[in-house]
Amino acid sequence: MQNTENTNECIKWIEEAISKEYFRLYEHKYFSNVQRIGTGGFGKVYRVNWKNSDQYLALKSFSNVDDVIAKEIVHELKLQRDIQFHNNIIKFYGVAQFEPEYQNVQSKNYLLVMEYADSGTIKNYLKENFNNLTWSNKCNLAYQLASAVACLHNEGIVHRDLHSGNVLVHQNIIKLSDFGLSKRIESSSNTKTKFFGCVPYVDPKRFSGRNKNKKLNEKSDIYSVGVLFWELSSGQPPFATEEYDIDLALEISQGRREEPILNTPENYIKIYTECWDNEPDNRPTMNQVLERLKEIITKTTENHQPGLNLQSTSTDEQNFNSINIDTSNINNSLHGEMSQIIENFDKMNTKEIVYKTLTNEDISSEIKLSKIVNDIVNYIFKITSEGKNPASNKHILDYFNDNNINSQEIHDWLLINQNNSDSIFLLGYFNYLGIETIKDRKKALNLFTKASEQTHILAKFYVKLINWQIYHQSRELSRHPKSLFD
Ligand SMILES: Nc1ncnc2c1ncn2[C@@H]1O[C@H](COP(=O)(O)OP(=O)(O)OP(=O)(O)O)[C@@H](O)[C@H]1O
Repeated sequence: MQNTENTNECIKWIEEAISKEYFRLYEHKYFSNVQRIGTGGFGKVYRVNWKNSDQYLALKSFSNVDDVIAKEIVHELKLQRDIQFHNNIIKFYGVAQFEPEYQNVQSKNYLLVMEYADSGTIKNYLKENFNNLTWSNKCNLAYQLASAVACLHNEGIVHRDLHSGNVLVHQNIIKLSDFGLSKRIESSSNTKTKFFGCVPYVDPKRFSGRNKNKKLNEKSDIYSVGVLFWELSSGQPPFATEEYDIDLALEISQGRREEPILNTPENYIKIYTECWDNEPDNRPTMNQVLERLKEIITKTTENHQPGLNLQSTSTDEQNFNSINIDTSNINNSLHGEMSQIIENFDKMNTKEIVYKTLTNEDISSEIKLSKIVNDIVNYIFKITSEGKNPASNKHILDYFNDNNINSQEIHDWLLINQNNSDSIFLLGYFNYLGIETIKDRKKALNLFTKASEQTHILAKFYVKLINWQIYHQSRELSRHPKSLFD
Protein backbone atom coordinates (compact mmCIF):
# COMPACT_ATOMS: atom_id res chain seq x y z
CA MET A 1 0.00 0.00 0.00
CA GLN A 2 1.21 3.39 -0.75
CA ASN A 3 0.24 5.18 2.46
CA THR A 4 -1.83 4.87 5.59
CA GLU A 5 -4.83 6.49 3.99
CA ASN A 6 -4.80 3.98 1.14
CA THR A 7 -4.28 1.12 3.57
CA ASN A 8 -7.35 2.15 5.54
CA GLU A 9 -9.40 2.59 2.40
CA CYS A 10 -8.38 -0.82 1.09
CA ILE A 11 -9.17 -2.49 4.41
CA LYS A 12 -12.56 -0.78 4.48
CA TRP A 13 -13.45 -2.27 1.12
CA ILE A 14 -12.37 -5.75 2.09
CA GLU A 15 -14.24 -5.54 5.37
CA GLU A 16 -17.34 -4.48 3.52
CA ALA A 17 -16.98 -7.43 1.15
CA ILE A 18 -16.61 -9.79 4.11
CA SER A 19 -19.55 -8.31 5.98
CA LYS A 20 -21.71 -8.75 2.89
CA GLU A 21 -20.36 -12.29 2.70
CA TYR A 22 -18.86 -11.88 -0.72
CA PHE A 23 -15.84 -13.59 0.83
CA ARG A 24 -15.45 -16.07 3.62
CA LEU A 25 -13.10 -14.84 6.35
CA TYR A 26 -10.91 -17.62 7.73
CA GLU A 27 -9.57 -17.24 11.22
CA HIS A 28 -5.90 -17.75 12.03
CA LYS A 29 -6.71 -20.95 13.92
CA TYR A 30 -7.59 -22.71 10.66
CA PHE A 31 -3.95 -22.65 9.59
CA SER A 32 -0.77 -24.17 10.93
CA ASN A 33 2.84 -24.52 9.83
CA VAL A 34 3.15 -21.28 7.85
CA GLN A 35 6.04 -21.32 5.36
CA ARG A 36 6.94 -18.50 2.99
CA ILE A 37 7.22 -19.90 -0.57
CA GLY A 38 7.46 -16.90 -2.84
CA THR A 39 7.21 -13.20 -3.40
CA GLY A 40 5.20 -11.70 -6.23
CA GLY A 41 4.28 -8.35 -7.65
CA PHE A 42 1.79 -7.58 -4.94
CA GLY A 43 3.05 -9.41 -1.87
CA LYS A 44 4.34 -12.60 -0.34
CA VAL A 45 3.01 -16.13 -0.82
CA TYR A 46 2.86 -18.70 1.98
CA ARG A 47 2.11 -22.38 2.21
CA VAL A 48 0.05 -23.41 5.22
CA ASN A 49 -1.58 -26.58 6.47
CA TRP A 50 -5.35 -26.56 6.74
CA LYS A 51 -6.16 -27.01 10.42
CA ASN A 52 -3.86 -29.82 11.46
CA SER A 53 -4.31 -31.96 8.37
CA ASP A 54 -1.75 -32.73 5.67
CA GLN A 55 -3.64 -30.58 3.21
CA TYR A 56 -1.84 -27.49 2.05
CA LEU A 57 -3.32 -24.14 1.07
CA ALA A 58 -1.62 -21.05 -0.31
CA LEU A 59 -1.99 -17.65 1.33
CA LYS A 60 -1.20 -14.60 -0.71
CA SER A 61 -0.65 -11.26 0.93
CA PHE A 62 -1.49 -8.18 -1.06
CA SER A 63 0.40 -5.46 0.63
CA ASN A 64 1.75 -3.57 -2.39
CA VAL A 65 -1.58 -2.51 -3.81
CA ASP A 66 -3.31 0.81 -3.55
CA ASP A 67 -6.96 1.23 -2.66
CA VAL A 68 -8.19 1.53 -6.24
CA ILE A 69 -6.57 -1.77 -7.17
CA ALA A 70 -7.80 -3.40 -3.95
CA LYS A 71 -11.38 -2.47 -4.81
CA GLU A 72 -10.97 -3.90 -8.25
CA ILE A 73 -9.51 -7.10 -6.82
CA VAL A 74 -12.63 -7.43 -4.67
CA HIS A 75 -14.76 -7.09 -7.76
CA GLU A 76 -12.66 -9.48 -9.83
CA LEU A 77 -12.72 -12.14 -7.14
CA LYS A 78 -16.50 -12.03 -7.22
CA LEU A 79 -16.42 -12.60 -10.95
CA GLN A 80 -14.30 -15.69 -10.44
CA ARG A 81 -17.21 -17.60 -8.96
CA ASP A 82 -18.31 -18.70 -12.40
CA ILE A 83 -15.05 -20.50 -13.06
CA GLN A 84 -14.17 -21.72 -9.59
CA PHE A 85 -14.80 -25.34 -10.36
CA HIS A 86 -12.69 -25.69 -13.46
CA ASN A 87 -10.02 -28.18 -12.59
CA ASN A 88 -7.27 -26.25 -14.35
CA ILE A 89 -7.98 -22.97 -12.61
CA ILE A 90 -6.62 -22.26 -9.17
CA LYS A 91 -9.37 -22.02 -6.60
CA PHE A 92 -9.97 -19.02 -4.41
CA TYR A 93 -11.46 -19.90 -1.06
CA GLY A 94 -11.67 -16.59 0.78
CA VAL A 95 -9.54 -14.27 2.87
CA ALA A 96 -7.68 -14.44 6.17
CA GLN A 97 -6.37 -11.72 8.40
CA PHE A 98 -3.25 -12.29 10.45
CA GLU A 99 0.47 -11.65 10.31
CA PRO A 100 1.99 -14.86 8.93
CA GLU A 101 5.60 -14.10 9.85
CA TYR A 102 5.17 -12.90 13.43
CA GLN A 103 3.17 -14.63 16.12
CA ASN A 104 0.91 -12.47 18.27
CA VAL A 105 1.18 -9.43 16.01
CA GLN A 106 -2.19 -7.91 15.22
CA SER A 107 -2.29 -7.42 11.48
CA LYS A 108 -4.73 -5.41 9.47
CA ASN A 109 -3.46 -6.80 6.19
CA TYR A 110 -5.54 -9.40 4.45
CA LEU A 111 -4.38 -12.59 2.76
CA LEU A 112 -6.09 -14.42 -0.08
CA VAL A 113 -6.71 -18.07 0.71
CA MET A 114 -6.13 -20.18 -2.39
CA GLU A 115 -5.54 -23.67 -3.63
CA TYR A 116 -1.91 -24.69 -3.25
CA ALA A 117 0.06 -25.96 -6.26
CA ASP A 118 2.77 -28.37 -5.14
CA SER A 119 5.12 -27.92 -8.11
CA GLY A 120 4.92 -24.12 -8.12
CA THR A 121 5.17 -22.51 -11.54
CA ILE A 122 5.25 -24.43 -14.81
CA LYS A 123 8.67 -22.90 -15.38
CA ASN A 124 9.91 -24.59 -12.24
CA TYR A 125 8.00 -27.79 -13.02
CA LEU A 126 9.57 -28.09 -16.49
CA LYS A 127 13.02 -27.46 -15.05
CA GLU A 128 12.61 -30.38 -12.68
CA ASN A 129 10.56 -32.84 -14.70
CA PHE A 130 11.14 -32.17 -18.38
CA ASN A 131 13.35 -35.21 -19.00
CA ASN A 132 10.64 -37.50 -17.71
CA LEU A 133 7.85 -36.07 -19.84
CA THR A 134 6.64 -37.94 -22.93
CA TRP A 135 5.02 -36.20 -25.88
CA SER A 136 1.70 -37.38 -24.57
CA ASN A 137 2.37 -35.62 -21.29
CA LYS A 138 3.37 -32.40 -23.01
CA CYS A 139 0.28 -32.41 -25.25
CA ASN A 140 -1.82 -33.14 -22.23
CA LEU A 141 -0.39 -30.16 -20.35
CA ALA A 142 -0.99 -28.01 -23.44
CA TYR A 143 -4.58 -29.21 -23.55
CA GLN A 144 -5.15 -28.38 -19.89
CA LEU A 145 -3.71 -24.91 -20.32
CA ALA A 146 -5.85 -24.31 -23.42
CA SER A 147 -8.87 -25.58 -21.57
CA ALA A 148 -8.35 -23.14 -18.67
CA VAL A 149 -7.85 -20.19 -21.02
CA ALA A 150 -10.87 -21.22 -23.13
CA CYS A 151 -12.92 -21.29 -19.93
CA LEU A 152 -11.87 -17.71 -19.12
CA HIS A 153 -12.60 -16.54 -22.66
CA ASN A 154 -15.96 -18.24 -22.72
CA GLU A 155 -16.83 -16.27 -19.57
CA GLY A 156 -15.65 -13.03 -21.16
CA ILE A 157 -12.51 -12.84 -19.01
CA VAL A 158 -9.14 -12.02 -20.53
CA HIS A 159 -6.04 -13.02 -18.59
CA ARG A 160 -3.63 -10.51 -20.19
CA ASP A 161 -0.59 -11.70 -18.27
CA LEU A 162 -0.01 -15.29 -19.31
CA HIS A 163 3.54 -16.45 -18.81
CA SER A 164 5.27 -19.43 -17.25
CA GLY A 165 5.33 -17.70 -13.85
CA ASN A 166 1.54 -17.49 -13.69
CA VAL A 167 0.76 -21.02 -14.73
CA LEU A 168 1.06 -23.31 -11.73
CA VAL A 169 1.19 -27.10 -11.51
CA HIS A 170 -0.30 -29.32 -8.84
CA GLN A 171 0.18 -33.08 -9.00
CA ASN A 172 1.07 -32.71 -12.70
CA ILE A 173 -2.13 -30.82 -13.39
CA ILE A 174 -2.11 -27.28 -14.76
CA LYS A 175 -3.59 -24.65 -12.43
CA LEU A 176 -3.99 -21.26 -14.05
CA SER A 177 -3.51 -18.41 -11.62
CA ASP A 178 -3.55 -14.62 -11.33
CA PHE A 179 -6.17 -13.86 -13.98
CA GLY A 180 -8.15 -10.77 -13.27
CA LEU A 181 -5.66 -9.70 -10.66
CA SER A 182 -2.79 -9.36 -13.06
CA LYS A 183 -4.53 -6.93 -15.35
CA ARG A 184 -5.27 -4.70 -12.37
CA ILE A 185 -1.80 -4.91 -10.94
CA GLU A 186 -0.49 -3.95 -14.35
CA SER A 187 -1.75 -0.43 -13.81
CA SER A 188 0.38 -0.06 -10.70
CA SER A 189 3.77 1.56 -10.56
CA ASN A 190 6.02 -1.14 -11.94
CA THR A 191 4.20 -1.61 -15.25
CA LYS A 192 7.27 -1.33 -17.42
CA THR A 193 9.29 -3.67 -15.21
CA LYS A 194 6.61 -6.32 -15.44
CA PHE A 195 6.18 -5.68 -19.12
CA PHE A 196 9.82 -6.33 -19.91
CA GLY A 197 10.14 -9.09 -17.33
CA CYS A 198 7.99 -11.32 -19.55
CA VAL A 199 8.51 -9.69 -22.92
CA PRO A 200 8.61 -12.93 -25.01
CA TYR A 201 5.08 -13.78 -23.87
CA VAL A 202 3.59 -10.39 -24.67
CA ASP A 203 1.59 -9.91 -27.85
CA PRO A 204 3.86 -7.72 -30.03
CA LYS A 205 0.77 -5.68 -30.91
CA ARG A 206 0.86 -4.44 -27.34
CA PHE A 207 4.28 -2.90 -27.87
CA SER A 208 2.54 -0.29 -29.97
CA GLY A 209 0.07 0.36 -27.14
CA ARG A 210 -2.90 -0.21 -29.43
CA ASN A 211 -4.53 -3.20 -27.77
CA LYS A 212 -7.60 -1.32 -26.73
CA ASN A 213 -10.41 -3.61 -27.81
CA LYS A 214 -11.50 -6.81 -26.16
CA LYS A 215 -11.06 -8.99 -29.22
CA LEU A 216 -7.44 -8.00 -29.45
CA ASN A 217 -6.97 -8.76 -25.78
CA GLU A 218 -8.31 -12.29 -26.18
CA LYS A 219 -6.06 -12.71 -29.17
CA SER A 220 -3.21 -11.43 -27.02
CA ASP A 221 -3.82 -14.30 -24.60
CA ILE A 222 -3.66 -16.66 -27.56
CA TYR A 223 -0.28 -15.27 -28.55
CA SER A 224 1.00 -15.99 -25.03
CA VAL A 225 -0.47 -19.49 -25.13
CA GLY A 226 1.46 -20.10 -28.37
CA VAL A 227 4.69 -19.14 -26.62
CA LEU A 228 3.80 -21.34 -23.64
CA PHE A 229 3.13 -24.27 -25.99
CA TRP A 230 6.61 -23.79 -27.41
CA GLU A 231 7.96 -23.71 -23.85
CA LEU A 232 6.21 -27.02 -23.13
CA SER A 233 7.97 -28.51 -26.15
CA SER A 234 11.40 -27.19 -25.19
CA GLY A 235 11.36 -27.29 -21.39
CA GLN A 236 12.89 -23.81 -21.30
CA PRO A 237 11.58 -20.27 -21.28
CA PRO A 238 11.80 -18.56 -24.67
CA PHE A 239 15.06 -16.75 -25.49
CA ALA A 240 16.39 -18.07 -22.19
CA THR A 241 19.97 -16.95 -22.79
CA GLU A 242 19.06 -13.39 -23.74
CA GLU A 243 18.14 -10.32 -21.79
CA TYR A 244 14.45 -9.48 -21.83
CA ASP A 245 14.71 -5.88 -22.94
CA ILE A 246 13.64 -3.30 -25.49
CA ASP A 247 15.88 -4.83 -28.21
CA LEU A 248 14.25 -8.22 -27.84
CA ALA A 249 10.80 -6.57 -27.85
CA LEU A 250 11.65 -4.87 -31.12
CA GLU A 251 12.98 -8.04 -32.72
CA ILE A 252 9.85 -9.94 -31.70
CA SER A 253 7.60 -7.21 -33.08
CA GLN A 254 9.54 -7.53 -36.33
CA GLY A 255 8.69 -11.22 -36.46
CA ARG A 256 11.44 -12.99 -34.52
CA ARG A 257 10.26 -16.24 -32.88
CA GLU A 258 11.82 -19.25 -31.22
CA GLU A 259 12.81 -22.20 -33.44
CA PRO A 260 10.82 -25.44 -33.23
CA ILE A 261 12.45 -28.12 -31.11
CA LEU A 262 13.63 -31.24 -32.93
CA ASN A 263 11.06 -34.08 -33.07
CA THR A 264 8.12 -31.86 -32.19
CA PRO A 265 5.01 -33.21 -34.02
CA GLU A 266 4.29 -31.07 -37.10
CA ASN A 267 0.66 -30.45 -36.19
CA TYR A 268 1.69 -29.25 -32.72
CA ILE A 269 4.17 -26.79 -34.29
CA LYS A 270 1.41 -25.62 -36.62
CA ILE A 271 -0.86 -24.80 -33.70
CA TYR A 272 1.62 -22.71 -31.76
CA THR A 273 2.99 -20.88 -34.80
CA GLU A 274 -0.57 -19.88 -35.73
CA CYS A 275 -1.15 -18.75 -32.14
CA TRP A 276 1.88 -16.48 -32.19
CA ASP A 277 1.14 -15.02 -35.62
CA ASN A 278 2.00 -11.33 -35.64
CA GLU A 279 -1.48 -10.52 -36.90
CA PRO A 280 -4.11 -11.13 -34.18
CA ASP A 281 -6.83 -11.84 -36.74
CA ASN A 282 -4.83 -14.79 -38.07
CA ARG A 283 -4.65 -16.44 -34.66
CA PRO A 284 -7.15 -19.23 -33.91
CA THR A 285 -9.63 -18.95 -31.05
CA MET A 286 -8.94 -20.92 -27.90
CA ASN A 287 -11.84 -23.26 -28.65
CA GLN A 288 -10.30 -24.02 -32.06
CA VAL A 289 -6.95 -24.70 -30.41
CA LEU A 290 -8.67 -27.09 -28.02
CA GLU A 291 -10.32 -28.97 -30.87
CA ARG A 292 -7.03 -29.35 -32.72
CA LEU A 293 -5.17 -30.52 -29.65
CA LYS A 294 -7.93 -33.01 -28.99
CA GLU A 295 -7.38 -34.40 -32.49
CA ILE A 296 -3.64 -34.78 -31.91
CA ILE A 297 -4.23 -36.49 -28.60
CA THR A 298 -6.90 -38.82 -29.99
CA LYS A 299 -4.70 -39.78 -32.95
CA THR A 300 -1.77 -40.50 -30.68
CA THR A 301 -4.01 -42.64 -28.51
CA GLU A 302 -5.28 -44.51 -31.58
CA ASN A 303 -1.64 -45.14 -32.42
CA HIS A 304 -1.46 -47.09 -29.16
CA GLN A 305 0.36 -44.65 -26.97
CA PRO A 306 -1.18 -45.37 -23.62
CA GLY A 307 -1.46 -42.72 -20.99
CA LEU A 308 -2.86 -39.91 -23.11
CA ASN A 309 -6.13 -38.75 -21.73
CA LEU A 310 -7.72 -35.35 -21.59
CA GLN A 311 -7.62 -34.10 -18.06
CA SER A 312 -9.15 -30.72 -17.96
CA THR A 313 -12.41 -32.02 -16.70
CA SER A 314 -11.02 -34.83 -14.64
CA THR A 315 -10.56 -34.67 -10.91
CA ASP A 316 -7.36 -33.82 -9.09
CA GLU A 317 -6.85 -37.42 -8.15
CA GLN A 318 -6.30 -38.47 -11.77
CA ASN A 319 -3.04 -37.54 -13.41
CA PHE A 320 -0.68 -38.95 -15.92
CA ASN A 321 1.81 -40.27 -13.43
CA SER A 322 -0.92 -41.85 -11.39
CA ILE A 323 0.15 -40.17 -8.19
CA ASN A 324 -2.79 -40.57 -5.88
CA ILE A 325 -3.28 -38.69 -2.67
CA ASP A 326 -6.34 -38.75 -0.54
CA THR A 327 -7.67 -35.22 -0.64
CA SER A 328 -11.31 -36.12 -0.34
CA ASN A 329 -11.90 -34.83 3.18
CA ILE A 330 -10.39 -31.45 2.83
CA ASN A 331 -11.72 -30.89 -0.66
CA ASN A 332 -15.19 -31.78 0.40
CA SER A 333 -15.06 -29.49 3.37
CA LEU A 334 -13.68 -26.60 1.35
CA HIS A 335 -16.06 -27.20 -1.51
CA GLY A 336 -18.90 -27.29 0.97
CA GLU A 337 -17.85 -23.93 2.31
CA MET A 338 -17.33 -22.64 -1.17
CA SER A 339 -20.83 -23.55 -2.29
CA GLN A 340 -22.11 -21.77 0.82
CA ILE A 341 -20.25 -18.64 -0.28
CA ILE A 342 -21.55 -18.99 -3.80
CA GLU A 343 -25.08 -19.28 -2.53
CA ASN A 344 -24.50 -16.05 -0.67
CA PHE A 345 -23.10 -14.41 -3.78
CA ASP A 346 -26.27 -15.12 -5.62
CA LYS A 347 -28.36 -13.35 -3.02
CA MET A 348 -26.38 -10.16 -3.44
CA ASN A 349 -26.10 -7.27 -5.71
CA THR A 350 -22.63 -8.07 -6.96
CA LYS A 351 -22.33 -4.86 -8.93
CA GLU A 352 -22.57 -2.67 -5.87
CA ILE A 353 -18.95 -2.33 -4.91
CA VAL A 354 -17.51 -1.47 -8.27
CA TYR A 355 -20.18 1.03 -9.19
CA LYS A 356 -19.76 2.83 -5.92
CA THR A 357 -16.12 3.28 -6.80
CA LEU A 358 -16.76 4.64 -10.22
CA THR A 359 -19.30 7.24 -9.15
CA ASN A 360 -16.74 8.82 -6.84
CA GLU A 361 -15.58 11.81 -8.87
CA ASP A 362 -12.16 12.16 -7.31
CA ILE A 363 -11.18 8.59 -7.80
CA SER A 364 -12.43 8.41 -11.36
CA SER A 365 -10.58 11.58 -12.35
CA GLU A 366 -7.43 10.18 -10.69
CA ILE A 367 -7.87 6.96 -12.63
CA LYS A 368 -8.46 8.93 -15.83
CA LEU A 369 -5.32 11.03 -15.43
CA SER A 370 -3.07 8.14 -14.46
CA LYS A 371 -4.43 6.21 -17.45
CA ILE A 372 -3.63 9.17 -19.74
CA VAL A 373 -0.11 9.32 -18.29
CA ASN A 374 0.25 5.60 -18.93
CA ASP A 375 -0.97 6.00 -22.53
CA ILE A 376 1.41 8.92 -23.16
CA VAL A 377 4.35 6.88 -21.88
CA ASN A 378 3.30 3.96 -24.09
CA TYR A 379 3.16 6.34 -27.02
CA ILE A 380 6.66 7.71 -26.25
CA PHE A 381 7.86 4.13 -26.00
CA LYS A 382 6.36 3.44 -29.42
CA ILE A 383 7.87 6.46 -31.21
CA THR A 384 11.22 5.91 -29.53
CA SER A 385 11.34 2.27 -30.60
CA GLU A 386 10.35 3.33 -34.12
CA GLY A 387 13.51 5.43 -34.21
CA LYS A 388 11.82 8.85 -34.20
CA ASN A 389 14.13 11.66 -33.08
CA PRO A 390 13.89 11.49 -29.26
CA ALA A 391 14.98 15.13 -28.90
CA SER A 392 12.11 16.46 -31.03
CA ASN A 393 8.77 17.41 -29.51
CA LYS A 394 6.86 17.29 -32.81
CA HIS A 395 5.34 13.81 -32.39
CA ILE A 396 4.31 14.21 -28.79
CA LEU A 397 2.68 17.57 -29.46
CA ASP A 398 0.78 16.04 -32.40
CA TYR A 399 -0.30 13.22 -30.10
CA PHE A 400 -1.60 15.73 -27.53
CA ASN A 401 -3.50 17.54 -30.28
CA ASP A 402 -4.95 14.40 -31.84
CA ASN A 403 -6.13 13.08 -28.47
CA ASN A 404 -7.34 16.40 -27.03
CA ILE A 405 -4.85 16.17 -24.21
CA ASN A 406 -4.26 19.34 -22.25
CA SER A 407 -0.50 19.20 -21.63
CA GLN A 408 -0.70 21.97 -19.02
CA GLU A 409 -3.18 19.90 -17.00
CA ILE A 410 -0.96 16.83 -17.27
CA HIS A 411 2.13 18.80 -16.27
CA ASP A 412 0.40 20.28 -13.22
CA TRP A 413 -0.86 16.85 -12.20
CA LEU A 414 2.62 15.35 -12.59
CA LEU A 415 4.09 17.98 -10.26
CA ILE A 416 2.05 16.63 -7.37
CA ASN A 417 1.80 12.99 -8.44
CA GLN A 418 5.27 11.52 -8.47
CA ASN A 419 4.44 8.20 -6.89
CA ASN A 420 5.25 5.87 -9.75
CA SER A 421 7.97 5.50 -12.34
CA ASP A 422 5.76 6.49 -15.31
CA SER A 423 4.90 9.85 -13.69
CA ILE A 424 8.52 10.50 -12.76
CA PHE A 425 9.64 9.63 -16.27
CA LEU A 426 7.00 11.82 -17.90
CA LEU A 427 7.86 14.86 -15.79
CA GLY A 428 11.49 14.31 -16.86
CA TYR A 429 10.35 14.13 -20.48
CA PHE A 430 8.44 17.43 -20.17
CA ASN A 431 11.60 19.02 -18.76
CA TYR A 432 13.79 17.46 -21.41
CA LEU A 433 11.68 18.80 -24.29
CA GLY A 434 10.55 22.00 -22.58
CA ILE A 435 6.85 21.17 -22.60
CA GLU A 436 4.85 23.46 -20.26
CA THR A 437 8.14 24.39 -18.59
CA ILE A 438 11.55 25.65 -19.69
CA LYS A 439 13.96 23.08 -21.10
CA ASP A 440 16.03 21.78 -18.20
CA ARG A 441 18.28 18.91 -19.13
CA LYS A 442 19.79 18.61 -15.66
CA LYS A 443 16.39 18.30 -14.03
CA ALA A 444 15.31 15.87 -16.75
CA LEU A 445 18.39 13.73 -16.13
CA ASN A 446 17.66 13.64 -12.39
CA LEU A 447 14.09 12.52 -12.98
CA PHE A 448 15.05 9.95 -15.63
CA THR A 449 17.70 8.58 -13.26
CA LYS A 450 15.13 8.34 -10.45
CA ALA A 451 12.66 6.48 -12.71
CA SER A 452 15.35 4.19 -14.08
CA GLU A 453 16.24 3.21 -10.51
CA GLN A 454 12.72 1.76 -10.46
CA THR A 455 13.75 -0.18 -13.60
CA HIS A 456 11.79 2.04 -15.99
CA ILE A 457 13.28 0.92 -19.32
CA LEU A 458 12.41 4.07 -21.26
CA ALA A 459 13.92 6.25 -18.53
CA LYS A 460 17.10 4.20 -18.78
CA PHE A 461 17.20 4.94 -22.48
CA TYR A 462 16.86 8.71 -21.85
CA VAL A 463 19.56 8.65 -19.16
CA LYS A 464 21.89 7.06 -21.71
CA LEU A 465 20.82 9.54 -24.36
CA ILE A 466 21.49 12.61 -22.20
CA ASN A 467 24.83 11.24 -21.03
CA TRP A 468 25.73 10.57 -24.64
CA GLN A 469 24.75 14.12 -25.61
CA ILE A 470 26.78 15.59 -22.73
CA TYR A 471 29.78 13.47 -23.70
CA HIS A 472 29.65 14.55 -27.35
CA GLN A 473 29.11 18.19 -26.50
CA SER A 474 32.08 18.24 -24.16
CA ARG A 475 34.26 16.63 -26.86
CA GLU A 476 33.02 19.20 -29.35
CA LEU A 477 33.78 22.00 -26.92
CA SER A 478 37.29 20.76 -26.27
CA ARG A 479 37.93 20.63 -30.02
CA HIS A 480 36.29 23.99 -30.80
CA PRO A 481 36.34 26.07 -27.62
CA LYS A 482 35.12 29.05 -29.62
CA SER A 483 31.73 27.37 -29.99
CA LEU A 484 31.27 28.06 -26.29
CA PHE A 485 30.64 31.64 -27.21
CA ASP A 486 28.37 30.96 -30.19
N1 LIG B 1 -1.28 -21.07 -5.25
C1 LIG B 1 0.06 -21.24 -5.21
N2 LIG B 1 0.58 -22.43 -4.89
C2 LIG B 1 1.92 -22.62 -4.83
N3 LIG B 1 2.82 -21.67 -5.09
C3 LIG B 1 2.36 -20.45 -5.42
C4 LIG B 1 0.96 -20.18 -5.50
N4 LIG B 1 0.79 -18.89 -5.87
C5 LIG B 1 2.03 -18.40 -6.00
N5 LIG B 1 2.98 -19.32 -5.75
C6 LIG B 1 4.45 -19.15 -5.76
O1 LIG B 1 4.75 -17.85 -5.30
C7 LIG B 1 5.45 -17.10 -6.31
C8 LIG B 1 4.94 -15.68 -6.34
O2 LIG B 1 3.60 -15.73 -6.81
P1 LIG B 1 2.76 -14.46 -7.22
O3 LIG B 1 1.59 -14.93 -8.01
O4 LIG B 1 2.48 -13.63 -6.04
O5 LIG B 1 3.77 -13.62 -8.06
P2 LIG B 1 4.14 -13.57 -9.59
O6 LIG B 1 3.29 -14.48 -10.38
O7 LIG B 1 5.59 -13.84 -9.70
O8 LIG B 1 3.91 -12.04 -9.90
P3 LIG B 1 2.54 -11.24 -9.96
O9 LIG B 1 1.97 -11.19 -8.59
O10 LIG B 1 2.93 -9.91 -10.40
O11 LIG B 1 1.66 -11.96 -10.94
C9 LIG B 1 5.19 -17.84 -7.63
O12 LIG B 1 6.27 -17.70 -8.49
C10 LIG B 1 4.99 -19.29 -7.18
O13 LIG B 1 6.24 -19.94 -7.11
